[in-house]
Amino acid sequence: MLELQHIHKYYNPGTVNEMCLFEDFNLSIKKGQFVSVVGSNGSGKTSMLNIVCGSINPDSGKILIEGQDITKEQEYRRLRRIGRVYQNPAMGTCPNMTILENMSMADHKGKFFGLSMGTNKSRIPFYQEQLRQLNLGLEDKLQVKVGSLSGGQRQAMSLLMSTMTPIDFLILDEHTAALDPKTAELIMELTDKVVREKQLTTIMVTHNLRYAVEYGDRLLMMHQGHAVMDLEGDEKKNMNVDAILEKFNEISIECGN
Ligand SMILES: Nc1ncnc2c1ncn2[C@@H]1O[C@H](COP(=O)(O)OP(=O)(O)OP(=O)(O)O)[C@@H](O)[C@H]1O
Repeated sequence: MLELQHIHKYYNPGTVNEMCLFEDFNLSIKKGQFVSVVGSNGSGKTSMLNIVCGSINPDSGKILIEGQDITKEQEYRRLRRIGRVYQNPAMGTCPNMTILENMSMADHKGKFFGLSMGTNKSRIPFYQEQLRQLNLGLEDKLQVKVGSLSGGQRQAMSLLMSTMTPIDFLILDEHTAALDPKTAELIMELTDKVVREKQLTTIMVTHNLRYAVEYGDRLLMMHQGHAVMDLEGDEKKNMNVDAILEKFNEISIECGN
């Protein structure tokens, strides 16, 4: 269980640009739950992910994993058990390194990197087997630099690399937004497969309402630092894109847009 309890977050406190984003924000996510998060621009989706990952600290409140308080835990420590895939495919991989080197780097996540660290040749068949699941032929291009791959290929690799070592959480921050519709579809199918197979607790932020409806077992809509819709079970299954769009329009009218 991941819990955000009584989170308060101000940006630029004490300045003319002071902005209160979260005021007593609470969220509990059950182990193994796949939560899709939608919401208006600036509603706090990425800030929420950053608070979970430790990229930003809340002003007050607690973050708990299985009851253990991790609020003060440094980001690099937290990321040992969190996999994160960003909107920009360039963020999750190293362009100047080969596919093999990238896979090897992901394989060593959380382990000590000494000067002697190189690719362990005995792991190559394992990397190839992992890459084969992507169906992109990358298993035959181990010596190719990742920078020369397409955005979709890199994003598929980012997903694979972020879930290669045992993790408790997968954080997806608009991870299909920069991809063409066909590639985005492929990455979503792959995401669903990985999440189900590894039973990962997952938070996926997306602006694609269809993905939010079709994937995951809980749907959260954020607006101005609040969850204005939170559906799971049959309520989520019976939800459709039009109904979500209607809720979106309601929110926009309230905002005067
Ligand atoms: N580092 C920061 N400093 C100041 N304000 C910030 C910072 N990060 C985010 N904000 C503000 O907090 C609010 C929420 O931003 P956030 O990026 O969390 O929203 P979002 O829901 O992810 O938006 P989008 O859908 O546009 O990506 C916005 O008004 C944003 O300007």
